[in-house]
Amino acid sequence: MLNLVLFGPPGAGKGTQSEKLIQKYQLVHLSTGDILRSQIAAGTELGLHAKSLMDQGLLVPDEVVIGMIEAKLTENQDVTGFIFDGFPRTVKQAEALDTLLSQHGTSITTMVALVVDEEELIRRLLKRGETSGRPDDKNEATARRRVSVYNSETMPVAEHYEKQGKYAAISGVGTIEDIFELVCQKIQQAQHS
Ligand SMILES: Nc1ncnc2c1ncn2[C@@H]1O[C@H](COP(=O)(O)OP(=O)(O)OP(=O)(O)O)[C@@H](O)[C@H]1O
Ligand SMILES: Nc1ncnc2c1ncn2[C@@H]1O[C@H](COP(=O)(O)O)[C@@H](O)[C@H]1O
Repeated sequence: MLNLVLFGPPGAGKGTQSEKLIQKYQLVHLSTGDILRSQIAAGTELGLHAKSLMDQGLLVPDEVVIGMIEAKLTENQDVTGFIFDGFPRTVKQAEALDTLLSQHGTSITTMVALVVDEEELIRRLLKRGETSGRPDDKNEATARRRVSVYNSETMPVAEHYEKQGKYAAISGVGTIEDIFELVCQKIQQAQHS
């Protein structure tokens, strides 16, 4: 199996690169942000609870997103692999993911981080907000809070996988095609190590 964590701050291009990676490697895309937004659209209790946190640019509690990923892993047996996008976002989520994958007889192959400077992230998020309809893309203060939450709560996840020898970083600035090539190179290196 190929289990990829696509890592990086909000607006780094994880969703954009995921679309291309899914096609190339036939992976199941697990984006916790997308799953939460579908829960909001469906008007579920989980969605209602998550919405106010998401709109403020804050993280949803670990147990909520871990439960969602656990259900998706169980639903998707016998697949070629997963691409985790926007998860794990805390060390507790990373530890839970490692445990869940090991219960399914597999593990993370590699984490590829997209590195983008804050001003470029803010530009991208506000531009996306012109059409995305996402409340968390709508204003600069929320966009900056999301980047700040990433720096304080999510960055330590990189160290978690670095300790396992499963971390690679590339620049997320450039053309989508060039970045895709770099991500694929990192995946190939991990598969042959
Ligand atoms: N290499 C790139 N150069 C310029 N813009 C890009 C690039 N890659 C993606 N974008 C644009 O930046 C915005 C954010 O990209 P994307 O939605 O893929 O990021 P993300 O990391 O999934 O963000 P989030 O975690 O907030 O959902 C989108 O509008 C996308 O079209
Ligand atoms: N893994 C997550 N942990 C906590 N909160 C999460 C997680 N994934 C998504 N969220 C919430 O959803 C928004 C949007 O996420 P995107 O990945 O940027 O689509 C995020 O700000 C959290 O509130």
